[in-house]
Amino acid sequence: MARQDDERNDAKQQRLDRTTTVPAKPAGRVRLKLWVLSGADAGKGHPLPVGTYRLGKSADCDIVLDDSAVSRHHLRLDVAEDRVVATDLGSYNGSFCQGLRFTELEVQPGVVLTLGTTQLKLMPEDTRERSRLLSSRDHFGALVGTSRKMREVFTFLERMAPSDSDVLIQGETGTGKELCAEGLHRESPRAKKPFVVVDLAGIAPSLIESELFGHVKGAFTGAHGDRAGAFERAQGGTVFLDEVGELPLELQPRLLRVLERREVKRVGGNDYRTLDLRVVAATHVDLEAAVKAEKFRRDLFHRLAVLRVVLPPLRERPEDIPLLIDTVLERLGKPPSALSDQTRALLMQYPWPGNVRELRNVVDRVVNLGEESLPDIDPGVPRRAASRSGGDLDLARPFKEAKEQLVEGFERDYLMSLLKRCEGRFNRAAREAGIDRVYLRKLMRKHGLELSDGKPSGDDDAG
Ligand SMILES: Nc1ncnc2c1ncn2[C@@H]1O[C@H](COP(=O)(O)OP(=O)(O)OP(=O)(O)O)[C@@H](O)[C@H]1O
Repeated sequence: MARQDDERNDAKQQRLDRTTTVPAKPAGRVRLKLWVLSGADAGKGHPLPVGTYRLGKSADCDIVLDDSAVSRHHLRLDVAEDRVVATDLGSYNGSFCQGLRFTELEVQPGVVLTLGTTQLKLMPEDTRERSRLLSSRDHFGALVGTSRKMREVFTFLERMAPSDSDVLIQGETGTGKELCAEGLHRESPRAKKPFVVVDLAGIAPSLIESELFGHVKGAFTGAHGDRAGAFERAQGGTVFLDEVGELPLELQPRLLRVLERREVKRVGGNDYRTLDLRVVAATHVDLEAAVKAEKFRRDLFHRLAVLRVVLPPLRERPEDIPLLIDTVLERLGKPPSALSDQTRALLMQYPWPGNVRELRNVVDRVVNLGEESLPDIDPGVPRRAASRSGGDLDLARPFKEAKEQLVEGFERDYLMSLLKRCEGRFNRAAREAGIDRVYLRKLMRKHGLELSDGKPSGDDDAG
């Protein structure tokens, strides 16, 4: 973030400095560790015996953070027997706790600090102590999970839900980003106000501006009347911007303005309208890489990434699969016995490249079509994908259902064969199939399919 952003934040900082007294519980004699949750050093843990620690980019810091948005000497941690105090060392981009910028703060275990794009969490070193800080819930909104990774996510979400901070949710396709956003809304004081979803990957780029910001009559051909955009429609509530990485570069400053000033101007209009809302954005692409590739503005990324939740892929938490299966069965109105133990055991072994969405689709298919439709346990391509469009068809089902089943099978078979033929190259696949990229992406997401490089939107083959 540039120095001018920092200066712009000064007024806000002064306001927050007066108000940011995060209530502290004494840390007691628990031995603490500082965990790096995101950024280049993600996964590193630094033990913190009593003492003073300097954090920053400079090699002479006690804890060196490899993050260009972190200052050379960014933060000091004073660890005493019964308390930990964090002091910002006059950093460019500031130090944040739960979305609020601070200069000095008593930090309680479990709290997440954000320096630049790096998130840090202070945790007791003893896992028994640590588990006390984990949420005991096995769900947050409609998201379910019992794994440590998901309970850590739930802990974070529980803390963030009541606040007004904007949130960025990252995770592969099908990991539950939309459910997470909805949960944040439902558990916030904004719950009774609108929750407006904008899927930026599902809207033609030419329509995104009007969809988000609205337009006035005559702003462009076809603008027959005034129309409020998503931000205005969400007044008082929450806007969920799905696939925010798809926002065209030229519209990104307008989103930044909405986030920073809470005001919006309709396309073709003159007046700014004041907004009262929370913005939750999600992406399945690596936005930091998009920033480096100059496809996403750095200032917007930093603004969005102040509070980040990363939803882990299902292959990293197979212990969640039994509960997820039961949840899907319940939503289908089926008892847990609808799936045999043998099938459940097979489902535990599959790598789930399409994550929970794919699991849901597979459970749905197996319940309706039998075990023939189980995926191949061999990592990669489902086993009988190519056989479902004809032979397995259940003609005893009502006509509409049987037809949907046939079409779904055809779509999946077609996509698998298309992507194989095009070696997973998205643009070429859209061209060869003669369908729009937006529609192709929608179809792929519906069937829980990812390209081999994980980038269904990549400009892979301009030639
Ligand atoms: N933890 C979970 N518990 C229960 N259901 C889940 C969970 N995660 C995902 N799902 C289910 O998986 C499906 C996909 O979820 P969702 O649309 O929230 O994923 P997503 O990460 O937003 O995907 P995409 O990036 O493709 O938009 C939904 O049907 C949702 O109900």
